[in-house]
Amino acid sequence: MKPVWIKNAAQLVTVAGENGPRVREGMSDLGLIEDGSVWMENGEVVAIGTTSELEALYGSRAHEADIIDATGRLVTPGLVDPHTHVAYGGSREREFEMRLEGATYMEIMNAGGGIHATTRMTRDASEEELVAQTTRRLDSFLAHGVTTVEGKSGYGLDLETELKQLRVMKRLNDQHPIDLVPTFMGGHAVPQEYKGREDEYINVLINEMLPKVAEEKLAVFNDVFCEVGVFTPEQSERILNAGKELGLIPKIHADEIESYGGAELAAKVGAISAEHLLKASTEGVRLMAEAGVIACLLPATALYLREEAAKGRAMIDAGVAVAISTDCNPGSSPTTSMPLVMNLACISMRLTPAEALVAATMNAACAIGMQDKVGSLEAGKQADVVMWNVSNYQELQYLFGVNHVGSVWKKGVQVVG
Ligand SMILES: N=CN[C@@H](CCC(=O)O)C(=O)O
Ligand SMILES: [Zn+2]
Repeated sequence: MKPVWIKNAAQLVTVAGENGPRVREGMSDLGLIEDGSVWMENGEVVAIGTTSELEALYGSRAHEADIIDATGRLVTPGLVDPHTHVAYGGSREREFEMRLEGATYMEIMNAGGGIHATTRMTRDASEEELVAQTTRRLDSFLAHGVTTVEGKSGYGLDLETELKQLRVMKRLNDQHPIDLVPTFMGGHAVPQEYKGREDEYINVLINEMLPKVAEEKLAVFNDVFCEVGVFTPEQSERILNAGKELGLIPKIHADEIESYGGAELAAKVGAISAEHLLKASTEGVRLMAEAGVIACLLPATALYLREEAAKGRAMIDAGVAVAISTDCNPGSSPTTSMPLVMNLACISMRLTPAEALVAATMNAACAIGMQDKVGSLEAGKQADVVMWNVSNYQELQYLFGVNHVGSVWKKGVQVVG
């Protein structure tokens, strides 16, 4: 594989430095280099600096490399999406219309739609069909500058289909350029066949699903939808602790629709991240900051459900490390656009353009335990790089709703542009 030398970038955002969750002012530290240059080789970043610094180091090997002239362009790490439900069957556009006509998200779900509708379509889909549908979504992620994606099961809600979703993600992690990091989410909903027998379902999840998932090493994380009418904080805690005993790291969909003690529970069980948090209490946010739980905020979901976004600004000011994500799923956020999510993080949660970029790179990588490989451009990390058709990071957030991706490299191989 030929080395790649990107040179003359108007701005090179490295996000280099502290290789852990960034908080407060750390969320504004972009490690910015003007007239920047990156040398990548064997899938890794080998050197970063100004173009003249890299000329001095690598000028004599220039003839070996693919040289990319980034004059007038912004170059950043590949974006990381730390929360998706990407491996699902079918679609739910009729529910979109129903919500515009006045139905709420939970009303639709309680009537057998929502997660239950996608569960039926995912159960019905063959593994090959799921691979094909998920591949299209991953291709779209890549086209939007996203090179690492977390993906949850949770549209099976029975052992066979949960395993099918996780195996599809495992296959795609091997086949597709994107790194796909798997999460088990048998705790996404109580399946309809267990209505009124919630604790029986939880027993199946704990005694049959989790052990099998752990035995086959099909997931890194264990997530649960802690919400009024779905799983109580007590049930969620049982599910998360059972996963922990098997080595699965807790994550939690918390305080999305109602304030329900989800942020507090995230701190109590030592979750790596808590998701949504639209209605998180001030005390819950304080406890998350204290326990080092990353807030994974999903402003596209809030917009799509026409809800007020999470209080991202206040969370950063309270010392919480904030990450952002598409929440790509067929109901509340059918998008693969992390650039749009960065725009919305600024517009609806008052993150600064720099904070939104750190939330979509380093902090997102930390939310899925991938910070040793991705999330910043530093020697020894994966050569996951995006060259944008804008000249600075503020412009990237300012020109909103547009895909500014020019080229993308994954592990040093050009995959877009
Ligand atoms: N809120 C729960 N789960 C997903 C939505 C799932 C669906 O509607 O299919 C979310 O994170 O938004
Ligand atoms: Zn989700």
